[in-house]
Amino acid sequence: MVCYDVYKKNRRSSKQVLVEDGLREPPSPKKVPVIGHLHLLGGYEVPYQAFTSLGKKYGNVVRLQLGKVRCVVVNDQRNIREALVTKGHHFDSRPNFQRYKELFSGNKENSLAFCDWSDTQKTRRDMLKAYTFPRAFTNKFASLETLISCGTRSALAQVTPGQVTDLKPIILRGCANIFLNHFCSKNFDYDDAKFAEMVDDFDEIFYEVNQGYAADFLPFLMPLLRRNLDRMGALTRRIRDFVHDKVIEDRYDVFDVETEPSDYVESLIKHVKSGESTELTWETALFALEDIIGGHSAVGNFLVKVFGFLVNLPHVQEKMQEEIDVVVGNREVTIADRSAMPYTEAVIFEAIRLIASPIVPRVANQDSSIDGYRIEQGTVLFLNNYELSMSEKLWERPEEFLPERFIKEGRLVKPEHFLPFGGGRRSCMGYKMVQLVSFGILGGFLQNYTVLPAENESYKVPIGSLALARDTFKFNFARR
Ligand code: HEM
Repeated sequence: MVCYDVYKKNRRSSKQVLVEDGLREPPSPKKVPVIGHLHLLGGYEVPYQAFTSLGKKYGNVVRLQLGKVRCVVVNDQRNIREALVTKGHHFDSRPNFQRYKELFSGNKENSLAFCDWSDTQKTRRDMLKAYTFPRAFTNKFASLETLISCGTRSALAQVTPGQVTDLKPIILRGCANIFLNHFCSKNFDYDDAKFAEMVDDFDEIFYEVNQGYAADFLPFLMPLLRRNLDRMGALTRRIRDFVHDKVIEDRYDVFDVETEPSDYVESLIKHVKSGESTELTWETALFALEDIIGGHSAVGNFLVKVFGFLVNLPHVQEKMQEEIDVVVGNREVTIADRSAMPYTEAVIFEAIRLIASPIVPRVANQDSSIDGYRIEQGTVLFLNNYELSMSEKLWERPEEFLPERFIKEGRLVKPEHFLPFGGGRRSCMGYKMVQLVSFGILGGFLQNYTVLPAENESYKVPIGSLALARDTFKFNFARR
């Protein structure tokens, strides 16, 4: 009987895999009309948990039809690496969701994160590297170190100890000034109304791009998002006005192409004015600039979530403070202290792990395969890094906040299966900024304050996305 069952199973799977080129078809659950498999993603705290369940049932590569969109879910570190790295050049496009198009003036190619791979994207990434990955002991690194210390100092000055503090606007404005100084040599007062409005606008857009909507897969639902999208359109236009009036001003006209650029704005201007490449127009360059300024929302939202974890973890705060006291003492924490403060660094990794923000979906730009399964050109790939961050097979007590898991023999260690920033040619351009800015701000806050709960506030940190709602956690800060 057992033998017959095995025989039946093998026959079924060999029938399923027979295709001309020897590649197997990925297994797929039964689908329903119109929505396909969309219903299978409901009922989970994070949609990526559904991918883990599907993986357990059907295997590491599962084909799904989500409304009109052909998709594949990829589970397991080896297969995810195959998609990101070994065959990264087969899977370097992004989905063609109508929403992305509308958020970027009718053309998703204007976006750094949602465009397909192209020479323009390569140019944009190459130009950015010097600013987002400044090397230690260079002038850019030294200047960023000063900016992060200044930004942290001004954020700290906004906190009144013993009073309930709405931290999000404080942190967001602090991060925005660090970014605007670093990339554009601009600084704004915390109370500058136009600056505050720009920060809020970016935050609202950040929240929006981090949402998943059924309309991405069922375009006939788009009218339901119309009001929302019109609002986003208005916000992006207002940001563009801010960038023109307050950030660029007359710099495009006055910049002399014979001189060395002093910041990212001038690098872009030089590139466009000198005609180094025809593919990057000034219009495209402005979108790239806005995208990168908008990176401050990612760091700011992330940091508020870190405080949301820490407020319930007094022992973690104590360990961070102990480390700060031993390594830094009474002087200011700076990003140069990172190498001597693995615990604080590990807190940042642990928060990133638990938040489990997904890898931005990829799209196959050609027929290809993963783990011997056929992937057709145009298929959207969901790379399940939630599983890589939360699997019991990969982590001990994965649900718990345990920064120590990232420390071996007193040094910070990043396990190979930890891929919160994706990988390959479309990997995150901002991860170093995340690590540096978060370290500086967290270090500065914990050096000066202990984070305490505000009355009647509950602190369940939402996972599966970096974004937090606008009105979010309030805290009490007690002076140390
Ligand atoms: C904790 C915060 C952040 C997390 C978890 C995160 C994570 C990610 C992930 C998973 C991707 C997709 C990678 C892939 O497809 O392989 C990505 C792309 C990207 N990230 Fe981040 N990111 C963060 C913050 C930032 C910041 C602060 C910036 C800007 C300074 C930034 C800029 C970008 C850009 C430009 C891309 C698109 C790259 C491309 O498609 O070529 N990110 N990020």
